[in-house]
Amino acid sequence: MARSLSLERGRPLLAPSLLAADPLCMAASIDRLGGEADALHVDVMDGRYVPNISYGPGLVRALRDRYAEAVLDVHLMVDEPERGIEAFAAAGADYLTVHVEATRHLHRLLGHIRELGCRPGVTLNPGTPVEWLRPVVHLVDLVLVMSVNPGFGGQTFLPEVLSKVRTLCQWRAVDGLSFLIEMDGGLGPANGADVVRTGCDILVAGSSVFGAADPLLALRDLRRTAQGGISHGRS
Ligand SMILES: O=C(CO)[C@H](O)[C@H](O)COP(=O)(O)O
Ligand SMILES: [Fe+2]
Repeated sequence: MARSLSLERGRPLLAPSLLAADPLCMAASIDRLGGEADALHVDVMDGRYVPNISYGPGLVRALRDRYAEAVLDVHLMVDEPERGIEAFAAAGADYLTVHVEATRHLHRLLGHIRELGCRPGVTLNPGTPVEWLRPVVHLVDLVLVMSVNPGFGGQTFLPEVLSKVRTLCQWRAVDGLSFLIEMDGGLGPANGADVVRTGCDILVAGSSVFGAADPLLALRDLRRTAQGGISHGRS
């Protein structure tokens, strides 16, 4: 069974979303980050759970072959994710995150992801109550809070989801858990500090990194802003 790579809490972590990279120059886009990304975020869309279609296990395999040391953070926006997890695990995914709305057997599915050697993650749409996650937080290594409706990059951040992060931080403290809290959608230097201050560990950023003239400078800029969220009183 494959051993998955992991991320450590303690400083803001950045996961650029490849959705915003030029699909014809994916490796060149990643290389421009100079190895400074903490993880590569791979958005898998099936045209059913979300209206868009993006990648499959083939991209994950190609990334793993080329970037052996990279943490591959795979966000499955697919219906019935239980049908695809084995292929993504075999391809070399580290974190495999499924939508709570997309499966009828979430508890079993998260256990299966771990059995496959990956780190289970769970996520929820902006319109889904965070309480849906309460029965499974002890099973996951990562909770992804969507700050846009899934399916497309380049959307506007929805600040109302920050209250979910506060709730997750409370559950983590009360239960003595250590899952990472990740946020995805519409993130950049304008909101990075707020998101970290609220309690997020990982920021996913697509357009604000790969849409910039210099993605490495944009990544560094986001890191600087995100670190500002810690020095302003995050516990
Ligand atoms: O899951 C996603 C969309 O469903 C993407 O990860 C997200 O939208 C990142 O892109 P951007 O930073 O451009 O909003
Ligand atoms: Fe994503």
